[in-house]
Amino acid sequence: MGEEETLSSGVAKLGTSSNEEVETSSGERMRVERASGVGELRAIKAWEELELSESKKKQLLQGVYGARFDKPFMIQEAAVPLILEGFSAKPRVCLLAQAKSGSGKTAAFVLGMLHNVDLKVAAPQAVCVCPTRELAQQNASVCRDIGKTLIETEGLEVDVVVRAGGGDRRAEQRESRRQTTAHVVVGTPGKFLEKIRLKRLDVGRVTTLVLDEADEMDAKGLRETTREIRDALPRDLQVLCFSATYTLDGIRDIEKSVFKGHPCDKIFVETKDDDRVGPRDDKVVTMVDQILHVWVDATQHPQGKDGVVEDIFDLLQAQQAYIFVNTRDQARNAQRLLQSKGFSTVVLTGSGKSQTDGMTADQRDQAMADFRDGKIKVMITTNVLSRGIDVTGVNIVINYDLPVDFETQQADVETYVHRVGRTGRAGARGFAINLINPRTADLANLERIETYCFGKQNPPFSKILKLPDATDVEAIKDMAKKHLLLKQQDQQQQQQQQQQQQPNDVS
Ligand SMILES: Nc1ncnc2c1ncn2[C@@H]1O[C@H](COP(=O)(O)OP(=O)(O)OP(=O)(O)O)[C@@H](O)[C@H]1O
Repeated sequence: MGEEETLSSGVAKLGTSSNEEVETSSGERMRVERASGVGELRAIKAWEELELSESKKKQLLQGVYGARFDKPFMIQEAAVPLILEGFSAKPRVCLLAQAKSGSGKTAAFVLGMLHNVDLKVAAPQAVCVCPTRELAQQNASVCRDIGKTLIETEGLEVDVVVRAGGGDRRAEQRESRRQTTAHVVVGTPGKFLEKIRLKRLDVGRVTTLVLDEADEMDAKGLRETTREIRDALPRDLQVLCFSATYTLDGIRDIEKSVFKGHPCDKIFVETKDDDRVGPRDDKVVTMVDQILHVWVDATQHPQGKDGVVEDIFDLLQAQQAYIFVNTRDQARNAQRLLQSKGFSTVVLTGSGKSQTDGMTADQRDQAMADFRDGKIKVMITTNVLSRGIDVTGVNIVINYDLPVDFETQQADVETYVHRVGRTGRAGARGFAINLINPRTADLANLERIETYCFGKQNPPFSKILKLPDATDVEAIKDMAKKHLLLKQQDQQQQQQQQQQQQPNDVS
């Protein structure tokens, strides 16, 4: 597709075949596979180009502009038109979309859900299932932001179904028994299923199901619950699956068990550096390219990993940072140690079966609020916050432990992609530091991560840079500062461009 065609036609015509590869002006590429038998493929360059229904057009446009989304991001350009068109097709067309972390997938499916619901029908019609309570709350908040005018003027209702706060059993039962009638319902799988079983969530009118972090929702642990929810919903359903990572087996599985034979469109967005768009070997992985990845041999530091973290703590709290560990105990230990040195951190881990095993819902909410407000700059967490969470001030991620599959102890490459994707969001720059113990399987795991994320490199680790020495604190700080300084230059450049454009706009 030529640039001229995009500019002259206004609406970019991506192609009419069932499998198109598209390169955009930003250098990213997108492969779109259309469901067979459907029409021309369209991508929008401005929100006004969306074919929104007259009854919601004004309110939804106010919603996106109110959220300060001046133009659609790339995944939104392609995904939103496909969702709108697929919803009105017969049978409904599902969508499986893959785009890098922080690229705006949430607004794409939120716009779809808000457009799809009929506000005259007082029953749940769009259901969004997310792997964690924090992500469900965040997605509900995006629904309320973009749906602000619809809420205020048309009576749109958005509800969240997650475990009750307070941690007591009565509150939990009250939450389960509460009747949910909102048009859009966002929540976690366990709570959804419980409400469906208790008939406190009438799913008979549901027409849209979103699986955010769809590969995780269909993975061991959540798969059975996800399928039970899907099976409880009406057959003619538009299912929208979004994630930065999939395996090819996972995609096949979703097509069979979640789309259940419905036609489906697929979008794969990759980064500038990749030599192929779409699945690589058995995985579909896409990596944010504004993140600088480094590793340091922590055994060289007399106090090991703790010593490295302690030495660079001022760098971490210069803006905001995550420290990822692999277990709840490690999270608590790391916090204890850092607090004993006078550093302020917050911990967020999963909830256990009892109150002593893990954090209560209230504690988790408080921890998340403190971090979002910027009151506390450093969050120590497990994989519970590895996916989807969007906190704009974060620009450093530390993998205190590399993510591993607990059964095989091999690198969990998808989780690496999601963890580091908590930074470098919406085009910003990020810095990821991996603390390595070369006497363990860490080096082999790092190589696996590198190979999957960046393709085969020679020599290895050329994309995940080795820092000179764990005791050379200044080298770490310098590298981070230089890289993150570029972020400010990017912003200044953008501001200058906007200022240059303004006089023309006025004229
Ligand atoms: N069109 C837009 N213009 C400006 N900012 C946007 C736009 N769309 C989304 N954003 C912002 O980009 C950031 C990342 O978006 P979002 O959280 O949807 O990413 P994501 O692709 O879902 O990431 P993840 O894979 O981590 O879940 C958010 O802060 C969001 O507000």
